[in-house]
This record gives sequence, structure tokens and C-alpha cells, in this order.
Amino acid sequence: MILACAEQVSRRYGEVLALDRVDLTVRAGELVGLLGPNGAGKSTLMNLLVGLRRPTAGRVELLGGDPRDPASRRQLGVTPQETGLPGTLRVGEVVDFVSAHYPDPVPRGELLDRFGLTDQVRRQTGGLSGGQRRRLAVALAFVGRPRLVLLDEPTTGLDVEARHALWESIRGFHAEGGTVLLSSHYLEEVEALAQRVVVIGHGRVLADDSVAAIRGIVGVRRVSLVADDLPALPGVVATERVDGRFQLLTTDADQLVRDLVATGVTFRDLEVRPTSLEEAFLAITAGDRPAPTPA
Ligand SMILES: Nc1ncnc2c1ncn2[C@@H]1O[C@H](COP(=O)(O)OP(=O)(O)OP(=O)(O)O)[C@@H](O)[C@H]1O
Repeated sequence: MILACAEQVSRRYGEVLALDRVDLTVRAGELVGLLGPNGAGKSTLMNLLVGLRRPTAGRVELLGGDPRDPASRRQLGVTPQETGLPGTLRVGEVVDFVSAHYPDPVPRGELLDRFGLTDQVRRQTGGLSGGQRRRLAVALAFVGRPRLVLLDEPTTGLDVEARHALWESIRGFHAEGGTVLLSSHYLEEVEALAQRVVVIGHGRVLADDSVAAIRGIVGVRRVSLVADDLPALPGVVATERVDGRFQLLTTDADQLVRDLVATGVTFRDLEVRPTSLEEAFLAITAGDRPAPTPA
């Protein structure tokens, strides 16, 4: 059963095409990661799916209806990227306020316990640490026992321990049958939680596949060196020459370096480093673009 979908959705903000003919389907019971660099269009897609904005073109559906219709959002839980909590209200009061909107909310104690906020129940939200505030914002998405939860970069600003605790809560919800769409910059986070990853870059869906398949793509390394010329080498996904340095992208840097040495070509100043997510995807998607002319 499909709980959320976007079909050929585009969204324009003036001159900026934030989403370009995006297709996405989230089925009941899935935990889907939306992965992409800054400005890729993740938040825009989430905002369309929850009815905060309208697509410029294409169609979005949420829980069988139009997301802009409040009835479609009754079984939805959301944590947007930025949340404002009333600073003078206590944590317990905020939870009670949100709970009051639902017929069968998760009991306050249980919710706070699940999100590690039990000791903060009497604290004013204005006095919480950034991480505690974020945990509360995420917890509120779960109050109404939603069928589907959309979390926009839920662990931003959390330290490692808090991040892992939050992952546990999200996993717990999913294990009980809940459906989750969560966005992240971090492959590590998506890997820890999701089975399926949708990669977005420059407003387009670049990949929609299993975590393992995406891992393979993002495992690209950048081997860079200075040389007068280089022969063609196996396993190179993309080659660039910038300021006299060759930049080779490959999924097996060790083998590439062995092959390079075997060619006998003279080179110096060898560097091997991981590519950023953005670089990796640019490289993959630039596959059919001609390499830049040597400087
Ligand atoms: N309200 C807006 N007005 C104008 N441009 C916008 C607006 N919201 C988003 N954009 C632009 O749309 C593009 C996609 O932004 P979006 O926030 O959806 O990306 P994102 O993947 O969520 O990024 P981040 O990871 O930085 O949150 C960006 O170029 C952004 O500047």
C-alpha cells in the first residue's frame, strides 16, 4: 500500500528549479532515506508531501489524498528541519498540548522515556540544550501514533550518543510497523536506518536503490597526482585535470595505484581521499559529459 507519492513533481522558486520531475513512492512498512547534499531539494520534496507547499507541476499524494487536505494529514507525523518551541512552556506541557490533538496519543511518560527526555519533563523548552530541543521536536512527530512519519534531518546538531539514541527510537517505531521517510546529509545515518535510499541532487532523483547499491556508488575515491600525461586506466569513473593535477575517480583506489605504477609513467605528489557525497554523485552523473579541457 502506498502511503506517500510524488509523480513527476517539479517545484520552482522564481528562477530556481528546486525539484525537477521527481518520482518517489513510499510504501507501508518502509523506512526510506532521502539522501543528498545541501540545496538538493530534500526539504522542498518533504514540504510538498506534507502539504506545506504546492508543486509547480506534477502530483503528490499523502495517505490516499491531497496533502493539503487536513484529513489526509491525520495519520502523519512530521519534524521539519527547523522547529520553534514556545520557550516558556515546560517539556511536559508541550507534549500535553500536542497530545490533546489526537484521539489516542502515546502516554507522556512513555514518549519522553523513548526519546530520553524523562529528566527534562519540568524544564522550560527555552532552557533545553540544542540536542534536547531537537529530540523533543522529533518526539512530537510520534505523539499521535502516526502511520507515516517524515523527519527532515532529524539528528542535525546531536552528539553521537544522542544521535544513536534517536536512531533506536526511529528503529523501534519502524519495527512496530511504522513507515518513515527521513532526509539526511549522512550516508552513515541512512545506512544505519534505511533499507532503501533515494538520492537527490540538483532537484533530480539520481538513484533509488538498496543501501548496499548506493554504498557502492558513494564508495568512490579521488586519486590525484601530478603528471605530464596519463594513459587510460581501468576502473576510472571520471577524469579531470585541474591546475596541472589529474583527478581520477575510482571505486578501487588501491588497484588504480597499482595499475598506475605498472604503466611506468612518471608522477608525483599522489593523494588518495574519499570523495564527498556531492562529488561522488556529480562524478557519476557527469559520466556522459566530456572531461574538462586540460588547463
Ligand atoms: N522558499 C524558497 N525560496 C527560494 N528558494 C528556495 C526556497 N526554498 C528552497 N529554495 C531553493 O531550492 C533549492 C532546494 O532547497 P531545499 O531546501 O529543498 O534543499 P535541501 O536538500 O533540503 O537542502 P539542505 O540539505 O541544505 O536543507 C535550493 O537551491 C534552495 O536555495
